Amino acid sequence: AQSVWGYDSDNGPEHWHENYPLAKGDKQSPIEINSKDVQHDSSLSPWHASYDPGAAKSILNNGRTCRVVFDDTFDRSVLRGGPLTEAYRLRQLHLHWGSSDDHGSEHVIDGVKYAAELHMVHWNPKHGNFAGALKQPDGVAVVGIFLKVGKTPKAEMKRILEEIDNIKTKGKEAPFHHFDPSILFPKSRDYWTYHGSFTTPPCEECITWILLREPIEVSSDQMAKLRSLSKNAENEPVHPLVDNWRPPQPVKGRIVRASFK
Ligand SMILES: NS(=O)(=O)c1c(F)c(F)c(-n2cc(CC3CCCCC3)nn2)c(F)c1F
Ligand SMILES: [Zn+2]
Repeated sequence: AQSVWGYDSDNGPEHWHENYPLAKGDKQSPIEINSKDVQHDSSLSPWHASYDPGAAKSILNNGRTCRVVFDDTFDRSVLRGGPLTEAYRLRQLHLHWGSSDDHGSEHVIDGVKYAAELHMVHWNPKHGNFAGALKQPDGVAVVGIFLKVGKTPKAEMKRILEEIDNIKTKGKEAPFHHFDPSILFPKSRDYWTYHGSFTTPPCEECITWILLREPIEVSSDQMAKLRSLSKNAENEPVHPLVDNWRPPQPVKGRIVRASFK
């Protein structure tokens, strides 16, 4: 069995706790959100992202996801407001998706699994650097956007998907510039928020989750494009990069707040 964690039967989410004990913590992500248990919080302010398109650096396949990385050496692309009391710096965005359109998201909303879930990862510069931030309960903020399959391809996703052909296999990286990820946001700013963790090892419980209620629409062809990525390196046996999602974890009494009624 491979010692490195992944999403296969011998190294998947049920095994992560063997090398990453935090995986069995009380504030793990993702979770199932049931609208009946959500508390509307009228004191929650709107969130705001001000991203510099020039901060986009590259797009890579690390064998577990497709990730776009940004320059986070200063307050260049920041997220503020909502449940956050400080400005958090955009570090990277990535996705989780399924092997077919009927599943793939990590968070599940009233029993609904979306085809994919896009995560925009930000960290709190008051903790010095990302490695320091992930040791703090208020260290990281992730905006989650659900991808729903419909008739219309999301034009804004095209930029990312066009690059897929250049990063087919694990370890491939390509330059990725002039990209403002806020074009991916849906119209509505409505969100749920709760405190949780990385959905991958090391599963640190450092994340303020901001999950957008309105999914963005992508086409089935766009999802197929994402599924054409491989988890193997070049000239290794081909293993499609699909089903890179962690199932919902115990809520353990946590409160999920909604910015909307
Ligand atoms: N799904 S998620 O919860 O949004 C999510 C995230 F928020 C992340 F920040 C990461 N993450 C992982 C690392 C490597 C670091 C390697 C050194 C130890 C810390 C992690 N960089 N960012 C991540 F992989 C991920 F899946
Ligand atoms: Zn993620």
